[in-house]
Amino acid sequence: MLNKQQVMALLKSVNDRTLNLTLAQTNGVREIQASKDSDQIRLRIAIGKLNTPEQQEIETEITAKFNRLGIESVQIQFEAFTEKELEKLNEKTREIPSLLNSPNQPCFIAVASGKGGVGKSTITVNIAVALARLGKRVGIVDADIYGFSVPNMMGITNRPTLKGNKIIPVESNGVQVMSMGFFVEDNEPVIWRGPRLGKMLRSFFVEVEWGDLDYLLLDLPPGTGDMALSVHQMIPTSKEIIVTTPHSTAAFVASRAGRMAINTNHEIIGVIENMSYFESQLTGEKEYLFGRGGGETLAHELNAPLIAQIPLGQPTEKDSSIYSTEHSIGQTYLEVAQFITKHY
Ligand SMILES: Nc1ncnc2c1ncn2[C@@H]1O[C@H](COP(=O)(O)OP(=O)(O)OP(=O)(O)O)[C@@H](O)[C@H]1O
Repeated sequence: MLNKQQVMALLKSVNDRTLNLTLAQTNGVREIQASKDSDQIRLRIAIGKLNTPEQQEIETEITAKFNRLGIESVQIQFEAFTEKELEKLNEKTREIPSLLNSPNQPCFIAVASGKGGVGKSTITVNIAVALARLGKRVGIVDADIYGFSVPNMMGITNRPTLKGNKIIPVESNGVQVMSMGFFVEDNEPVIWRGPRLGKMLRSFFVEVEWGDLDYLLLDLPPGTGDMALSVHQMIPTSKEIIVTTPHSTAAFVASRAGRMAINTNHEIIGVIENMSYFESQLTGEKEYLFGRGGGETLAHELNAPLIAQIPLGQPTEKDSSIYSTEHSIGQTYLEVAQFITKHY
């Protein structure tokens, strides 16, 4: 059974179509009754206008989210915001800038890990490319501010251009990319902290001309630092993929990143276990070099699905981090992308 935080995480990104704001932005979730020992959920939700086709759509969307997790009985009592509340919400709509408040907001997916080097950036770029291969409009914000590697992984050598006072992201493999690395000379280390990082992140949304996107992936720095916190605060609707290796220590550390998402009411799409095993080309035998079970344990702990177990293996093309569709790992990334498009 889900706890209230997990229920909230599922509800946050639901769009109140009567106001064109998410329930996170409207604060419309008034009451959650989720009993521990029954598969039943009761909700009281305020929306902009009652008894409309939009209300029906909201109900269908919410019910489907819970049904998918095996919760069949979802009772929703809708109520209308007061005139005063509506006035405030309209003001809010005017205040929040650009992509973060566009009615056609993309699905924001932050990719997080507990520690560095587990393949978080590799996974971010390959999921993005796989989504683009499925015909989706995709962007990446490389928010791994101290260890930005996305431009390099995607073979990007050029820089963003300006159109008026807007920055045009760089396109590679069908994906729009924006990275801190574009603004740093000669691979110099970044020494920014707290509020300045937040400002930088905000400018990635406000000053960049993203066009229409279906998905925007964010490559977070490892751990639970300032940047991860900024992303959670700035994008209340963002969902999360947690990356780990099969090693129990990596999974243990990754669970902190997962719990941070849960504590800040962010839905966890699932866990990806990377470097799961090495498969011999000759015998087909699998060697579990980094142990076994980390991804499964973590998924269980976070009450989220284990979306994929990716083996060790290099992309076919030299110096590239992107797996082709002919590569078995490239196929796995397509399956991950299909999972995402099916559910989000
Ligand atoms: N499945 C895999 N098989 C082989 N090598 C891999 C695999 N996944 C990632 N790698 C390699 O592991 C290294 C680390 O990957 P990556 O930079 O994506 O990790 P990261 O978690 O983003 O690290 P950091 O957060 O420190 O930037 C890279 O050299 C990458 O090519």
